[in-house]
This record gives sequence, structure tokens and C-alpha cells, in this order.
Amino acid sequence: MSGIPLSLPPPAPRAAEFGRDALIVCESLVRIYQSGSVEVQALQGLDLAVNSGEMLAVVGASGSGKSTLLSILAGIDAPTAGRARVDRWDLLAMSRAERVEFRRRTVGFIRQQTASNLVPYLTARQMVGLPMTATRTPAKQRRNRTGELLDALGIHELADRRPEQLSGGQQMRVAIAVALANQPRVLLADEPTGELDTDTAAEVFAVLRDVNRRFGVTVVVVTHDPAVSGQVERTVAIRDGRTSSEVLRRTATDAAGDSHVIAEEYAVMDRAGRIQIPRDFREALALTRRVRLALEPDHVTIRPDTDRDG
Ligand SMILES: Nc1ncnc2c1ncn2[C@@H]1O[C@H](COP(=O)(O)OP(=O)(O)OP(=O)(O)O)[C@@H](O)[C@H]1O
Repeated sequence: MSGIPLSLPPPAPRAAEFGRDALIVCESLVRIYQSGSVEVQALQGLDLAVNSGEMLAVVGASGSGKSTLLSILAGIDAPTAGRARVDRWDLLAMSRAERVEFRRRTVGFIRQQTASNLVPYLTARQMVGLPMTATRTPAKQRRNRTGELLDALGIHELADRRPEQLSGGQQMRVAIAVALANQPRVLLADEPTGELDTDTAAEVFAVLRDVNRRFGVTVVVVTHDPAVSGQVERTVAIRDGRTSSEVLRRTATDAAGDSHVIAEEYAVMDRAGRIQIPRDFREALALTRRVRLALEPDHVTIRPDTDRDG
């Protein structure tokens, strides 16, 4: 043996795992539905990371994959491929029993059809208690939690009413209380204000914001309503089953001491480096199949391909 020390090349630096510290992570998520001989790619490699305590709005045209995403995060539907994690749960590798546990304790889900969240013959108080019966929560704890939620959602006076004795907005408050019964880390709401008039929708949305702050529950809300998405700090737009852009909002104070919301739109780059250029940008510069890319010291330029014959 010679005395020359063996020197190995240093290991290549590894990129930090996408969304490692996030509560919700989707990476290259794919969901293909097979109906007869037709395949529908509802999600086509979607990337998304949501931090604990965040309130996020998801927007997008009809059919873009919003409900599919929410159903997967709720453990109702299973992805075809990719990676999806909520808290410590790997949504592609859960057993049946784990899925039941996950749905009972980790996520609360609110459907758009207000009434479908509720049981017609139970009172509000009984409905809020029901998920805790499933988790065998002791009776005293169940009563306390029910009282706390009815108070927090401003529906204590309505505790003994059944759904048919409640307005749409009141029903939605009960549905939110039911979804929060087992103290989930994540609250998922699919178009919760879709069936409500503008004022009631604003009230219900204020309730969602309140529970996000009060209980620290992470909220992901799918909406078509720009008035709703305009009130959260982050809105993610889905196009063709992928996240295409994000709007971040922050409050800034001007020299006169007035505060206003500044919204900035970002394009989202996927894990393979692809970004979607908005249609109006493409049309304005006649960007078609091929574009010229150039790396500048602090930015990248994209120019139309002027050499069309090549
Ligand atoms: N169970 C299913 N079987 C077959 N195709 C489906 C199924 N569920 C959804 N799809 C299809 O997947 C695509 C995405 O649907 P999804 O409901 O997720 O969209 P969405 O953005 O929520 O739309 P909307 O805003 O209209 O609710 C659509 O083309 C839809 O037709």
C-alpha cells in the first residue's frame, strides 16, 4: 500500500428538496382520469408548496384541475404519479386505514354545495360533534370543542337548528365548524362562496380568514371570485393542470402614512425549468414556437425568433 491518501472528488451539491419545510407539497403531480377509451389529464405535472399557517387561493378556468387538486389533498382522490405530501402523510403511499385516519384528523374539507356538507336531520351542535365521535374524543372534550367552535363562528344561537332552518351563509359557517372539529392542520374549501350572494360570500370569506388566524389552520380555498382571491396574500393560478402564475400581496405604507395593498404577479417555473409566458405577452411580440433566450448579468431575455427560415 502506498502512503498516498485516497482523495475522492467532493460530492456534487444536491439541490434542497422542493418544499422540504412546507406543510403541503405537490411535485410533478399527475392525475389521469380514464373515461371509456378517453384519457383526461386533469393534472399534468403540478408543483405547489404551501407553508404552515398560510391562506392560499387557487384560481383557474373551469376544467383546469382545481377540484382535482383539492380532492387529492383531501385524501378523497389518489394521484396517478408524482409526489404529494400533507404534513407527514405521503398521499401516494397511504394504506386504506391511514387514509381514513388522515381524512379524520389532518384535513377538513368543505364542498361547494353548501347542503352536501351537512346532515339534514341533525342540529348544528350535533353535526359539529359528529367528527369527534368518529375519533372517539371523550364526551366532555367534545362538548367543549363544539362550544368553542360555535362561538368562534358566531353561530351559538343557532346550535339547535337543523340545516333547513339556516340560511346559506349560516349553513356554510356550520360546515366550517364541522370541518374544524378534530383540529385539522389543513382546511380545504372548494368554491365555498360559489352559491352565496356577494355580501354573504364576503362574510363567509371573512370567517375563513378569521379561523386561519385564530386557529393557525392552513387554508387552501378554490375560488372563481376575484373579490375573494384579492384578499389573500398568495393566489396561485392553475392552467391546464399546472401552476402557471402566482400573485403575492403585501401591505405597504406610503409617505403620508396611508397603507395599501401591493400585488405582484410572478410566473411559476416548474422543476424542469419550464415557465408559461402569458398569452398577451406572446401575442404582443408574436412569440411563437421558437424564441431567443439570453442570459444577462441579472436577468434573462426572451426575444422573438427573427430568423424564421432556419
Ligand atoms: N371523475 C372524472 N372522470 C373523468 N374526468 C374528470 C373527472 N373529474 C374531473 N375530470 C376532468 O378533469 C379535468 C379537470 O377537472 P376539475 O374538476 O379538477 O377542474 P376545475 O378546475 O375544478 O373545474 P371547475 O372550475 O369547473 O370546477 C376536466 O377536464 C374534467 O372534465
